[in-house]
Amino acid sequence: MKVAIYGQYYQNSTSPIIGRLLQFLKNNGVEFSMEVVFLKMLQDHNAISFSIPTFSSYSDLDHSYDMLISVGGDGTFLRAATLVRDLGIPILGINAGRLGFLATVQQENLERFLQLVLEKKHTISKRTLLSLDCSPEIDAFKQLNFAMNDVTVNRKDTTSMITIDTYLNDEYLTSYWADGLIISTPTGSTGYSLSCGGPILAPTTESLVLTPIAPHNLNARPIVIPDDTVIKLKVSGREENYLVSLDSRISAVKNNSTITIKKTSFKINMVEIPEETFLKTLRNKLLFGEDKRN
Ligand SMILES: NC(=O)c1ccc[n+]([C@@H]2O[C@H](COP(=O)([O-])OP(=O)(O)OC[C@H]3O[C@@H](n4cnc5c(N)ncnc54)[C@H](O)[C@@H]3O)[C@@H](O)[C@H]2O)c1
Ligand SMILES: Nc1ncnc2c1ncn2[C@@H]1O[C@H](COP(=O)(O)OP(=O)(O)OP(=O)(O)O)[C@@H](O)[C@H]1O
Repeated sequence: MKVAIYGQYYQNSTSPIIGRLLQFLKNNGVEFSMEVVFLKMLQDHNAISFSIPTFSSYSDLDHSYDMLISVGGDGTFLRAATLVRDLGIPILGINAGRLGFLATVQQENLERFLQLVLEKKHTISKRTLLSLDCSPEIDAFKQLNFAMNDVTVNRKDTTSMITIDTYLNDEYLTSYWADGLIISTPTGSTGYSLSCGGPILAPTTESLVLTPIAPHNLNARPIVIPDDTVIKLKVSGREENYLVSLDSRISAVKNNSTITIKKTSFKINMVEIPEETFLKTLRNKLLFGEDKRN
């Protein structure tokens, strides 16, 4: 077995997690390499004293890897997906962050869950992604134009709302007058979309959600659409630019550019541990349905 290890941050808690992870991998004869910037951070903090093979980007990864382990929170997991892209390498998240909705392995279960993975007692949850094409092109997203959670458009440098003309498969839906619009995958439905009143979708639902951000129309509601829908947006507003985001990445875009959003041809394979199912995570981390009276 061969795994790639990725993280974005170093904190005091990183050392013990990495120490336990590497010890487990070594004890079980698992080959591993580490993302080069993360390794440098660990070495600078004397958390690692031996040499480890490194990788730095998507082009250094290939099908010889059985898994990528992301050490951090949800933001780190989302970034890990940008390293794996269409390679199909399953991603397992060890939660060193706060919520860790996507990073399902809690530190107290680290060795036990890794053992389950080693024994192939895990399942793979295939996650739909969204791609974005813009005319004219957005430089910041040229190399990497997909999102695992959501694509959003948002107002920029103004308190004034933007108008978002929205077409589904070239048929006019509406013009949202709002702070913005979120186009969410089932994975992203528990992120920003949820905060704006969107529904929770089970991860493998073949749907997308359009959730307006603070629309000034009582009748603009989140809508669930089939995931093979091609979504076209044209944004206008008082300022020259508005913002477009893909998960954690963001860029300014000129008004009246046309944005096309659709499902990508590939999916991200998320490692799911039988004990940490989506429903369990909903209850444990988002306190779904919790009621003091019961
Ligand atoms: N008001 C909001 O809720 C809000 C605002 C902006 C972005 N976001 C979300 O944050 C994501 C980017 O993450 P970041 O780390 O760069 O931002 P961040 O650091 O602001 O973290 C956002 C929070 O959302 C949680 N989160 C992210 N993806 C999730 C998911 N699929 N299910 C449940 N919770 C999730 C994270 O754990 C974190 O607590 C975006 O894709 C968007 O979904 C949420
Ligand atoms: N490798 C790491 N080691 C220790 N702590 C980390 C590591 N990665 C992330 N963290 C902690 O988690 C915080 C958030 O990390 P990240 O951006 O990955 O997640 P997030 O999107 O904010 O979501 P979450 O709410 O799950 O933490 C960091 O600021 C840091 O405190």
